[in-house]
Amino acid sequence: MAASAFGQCSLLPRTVSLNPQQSHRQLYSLSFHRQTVNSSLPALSFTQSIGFGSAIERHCVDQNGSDLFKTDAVRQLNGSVISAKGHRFAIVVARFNDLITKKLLEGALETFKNYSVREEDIDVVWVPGCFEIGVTAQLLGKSQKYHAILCIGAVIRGDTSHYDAVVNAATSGVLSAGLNSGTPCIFGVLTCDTLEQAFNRVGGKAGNKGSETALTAIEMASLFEHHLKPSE
Ligand SMILES: Nc1c(NC[C@H](O)[C@H](O)[C@H](O)CO)[nH]c(=O)[nH]c1=O
Ligand SMILES: CC(=O)[C@@H](O)COP(=O)(O)O
Repeated sequence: MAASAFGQCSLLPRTVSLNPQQSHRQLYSLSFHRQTVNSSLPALSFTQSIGFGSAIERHCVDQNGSDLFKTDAVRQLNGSVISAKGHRFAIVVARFNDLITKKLLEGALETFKNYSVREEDIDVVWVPGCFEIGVTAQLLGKSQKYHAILCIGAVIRGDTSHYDAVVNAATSGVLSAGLNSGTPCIFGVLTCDTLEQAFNRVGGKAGNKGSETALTAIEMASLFEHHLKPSE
């Protein structure tokens, strides 16, 4: 539930008689109340669109992003993960901890292959460590040659605060690269307390995070290409 200065805010179904054109919609009235709400209810978030009339339509999603209802009027933009054929990707990989990063790279390449990305549409760029990923991804993103950049690395905690410095640099570097270049830059950097945690994430108990982030790259490439590309 969204909290407000007035207490809890909730959407309550309003009993209205719908005409046939409205039958696919539900109207909600907005009410504020202070009493404790049943915590077993799904939390709602909503966006509000005000049309030409005075009616306010609300599109509700639960905590997991699932639709509680859909209306024909709300445009939903999704990236497709059916096939990535024709999309070009760069993978920036840190050599530091390469026992781990090579396996992340393998996972990513396997996923790209499974989703029909052609080998000639993938460039792999090696950098010394995670600290160097951001600047490299930004340059690749700005080149406009790729639909998405996948950033792969592994930071494993040592004795000093060096870990935090490298993690922060990698995280903000990848974020800035995406924001500054307009090309989706995907965060495939493991941040682990132990080598065991890292091995579990490159094909062990916790799957292969390289494969997972490749799928994110495919989805974002499709979303940008089909829906969000700036008009020329
Ligand atoms: N400790 C880790 C590093 N450190 C190296 C830095 O990323 C960087 O290459 C160096 O400071 C020169 O600028 N890199 C990782 O990828 N993982 C680590 O655990
Ligand atoms: C990123 C790290 O924590 C590691 O490579 C550095 O180890 P240390 O903190 O022991 O110098």
